[in-house]
Amino acid sequence: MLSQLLYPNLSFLPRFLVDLFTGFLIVYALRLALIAFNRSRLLRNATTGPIVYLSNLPGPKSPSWLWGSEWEMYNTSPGQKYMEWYHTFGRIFKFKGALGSSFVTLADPSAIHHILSPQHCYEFPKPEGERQFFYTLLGKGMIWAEGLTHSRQRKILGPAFSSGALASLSTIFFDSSYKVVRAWNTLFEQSSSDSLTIDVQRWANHISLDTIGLAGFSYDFGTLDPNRPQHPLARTLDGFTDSSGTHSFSAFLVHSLIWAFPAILRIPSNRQKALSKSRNMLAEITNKVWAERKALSNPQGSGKSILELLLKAEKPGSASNLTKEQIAAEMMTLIFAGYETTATIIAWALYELATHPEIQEELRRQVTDISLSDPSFEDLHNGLPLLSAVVNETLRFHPTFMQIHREASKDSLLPLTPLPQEFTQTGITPTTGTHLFVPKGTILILPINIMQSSEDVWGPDAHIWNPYRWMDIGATGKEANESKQTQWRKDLLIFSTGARGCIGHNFAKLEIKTVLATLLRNFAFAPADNNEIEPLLSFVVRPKVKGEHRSSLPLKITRLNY
Ligand code: HEM
Repeated sequence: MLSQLLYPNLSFLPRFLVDLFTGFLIVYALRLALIAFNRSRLLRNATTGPIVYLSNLPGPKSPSWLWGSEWEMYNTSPGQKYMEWYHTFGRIFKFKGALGSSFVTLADPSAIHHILSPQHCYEFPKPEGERQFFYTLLGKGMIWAEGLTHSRQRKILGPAFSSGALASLSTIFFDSSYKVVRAWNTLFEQSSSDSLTIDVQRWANHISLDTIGLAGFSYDFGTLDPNRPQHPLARTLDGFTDSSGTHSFSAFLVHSLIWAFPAILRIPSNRQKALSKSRNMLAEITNKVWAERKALSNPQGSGKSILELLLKAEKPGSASNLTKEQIAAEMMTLIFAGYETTATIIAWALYELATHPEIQEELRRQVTDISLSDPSFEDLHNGLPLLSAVVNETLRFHPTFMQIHREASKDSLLPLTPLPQEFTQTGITPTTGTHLFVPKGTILILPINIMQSSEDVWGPDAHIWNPYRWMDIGATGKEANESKQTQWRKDLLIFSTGARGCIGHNFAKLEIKTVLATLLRNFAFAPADNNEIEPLLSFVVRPKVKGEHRSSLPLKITRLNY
């Protein structure tokens, strides 16, 4: 009856087809009505002023129907386009990706805080493409999981990253640092020169991989032992993430198409091969470590190490009860997440100290004066303000990732920060409105580089690496405690925040501080001759020599004689 009313001229079609089609139409119309109802309820209940809609947002014109702005972004310095668009369009803008995908960039503290807050973080999961990437490489570990599965996994491993647990790891951090000191001393002994040019990025990678292996799983990758051949995992991970190499175009394809077409990871390509090779190797190592640890029926330890917590979680009847597959995924996730991230910050910090010799000297004085022996855990954790400032400033100035991606899992209203008067004078077009409406499915970009280098937040010297911004250098001089005025800025976005923030951030900071303190007590760093360093976007942002394709950081190193 209804079908005859709707389309009377289709009587030649079989009746059941017409009815089927009508059924579809009704379901579709009901769905639209439900969406419209929920949407209007959301907007009506909002205790807000004006609402901004995506259609009102400014943004760059898409240069290509196929790639959107992806190719442009891929071929400029990491994060450069975000900064340009921020200066042109303001703190909230939209742009097109490949195959018509679109992104909304939010350089707005209130919106970011809302998305990452414990109350709302699971309403804004990682986009499907990103989850697919983590699943393919690491399995169903914490970095892939969402909702209850995620919070359960996080609860199991939380104690391994408490300050008590970290205190017991500091000897491992020192051991790795001293292995480098010994290896470099051997290089000096074999050479007649007073100074050597050494690729610091490569050594930082070794420190980071060995440390996470030993601290997390009592497994020695042995990359700091000059007599052992390079560990195949280090080679594979470097090859996989150092995307400027042979995988360059396939890396771009995956990088740009993954949002609209997550299944791209299953199509055979160099990138896909590198991904499976890394995954197989990680799986092989984690299985081996697991089997060895389980064979020791009663491993000695604090009960809070990553390995012990995972062993406990596997026990049948334990509250957490993880499967063997989940445990392997967790181990792979921690190695992957902790390896290159920490290594690049160590490398960038040494680069900045090399190019700021007066700060290097002052920091060396601080870490040497404190005692004849190494700084204690307490010194590293809470003391040594210039060391903390150098690490914080490097994390601010050299963000490891340019952005955090999230997707609205339902229609949402994001609160916006009211713009103070002075911000409107810096050429930024303010987006007027107290809330932004984002429909379900919108991919959101939280731009770490804008948040950490905006002059509006960090002042006119935001583009300069200046660790003293983290300290009170007023009346009490440079050695004083960190300034109260800068407290709020410590919410760097580089580790994200909240229930999904980096679980390893204190681990990373302590490791970086230990390595810097130890190396500065033994060596002096200067830029290598004729080498201009620039950022290279791979999985993280690494240093590279201008004109070269692969990541490296050659620095001139001199031995100190105390
Ligand atoms: C400088 C070093 C590091 C940086 C900049 C960093 C940054 C981040 C960021 C931004 C996230 C959030 C990603 C997102 O939600 O989209 C994250 C998550 C994570 N990080 Fe780190 N990380 C570092 C070191 C480490 C270390 C040393 C470990 C482990 C030992 C680690 C383990 C993890 C894990 C497991 C997650 C997932 C957490 C979750 O989803 O609940 N990270 N990291």
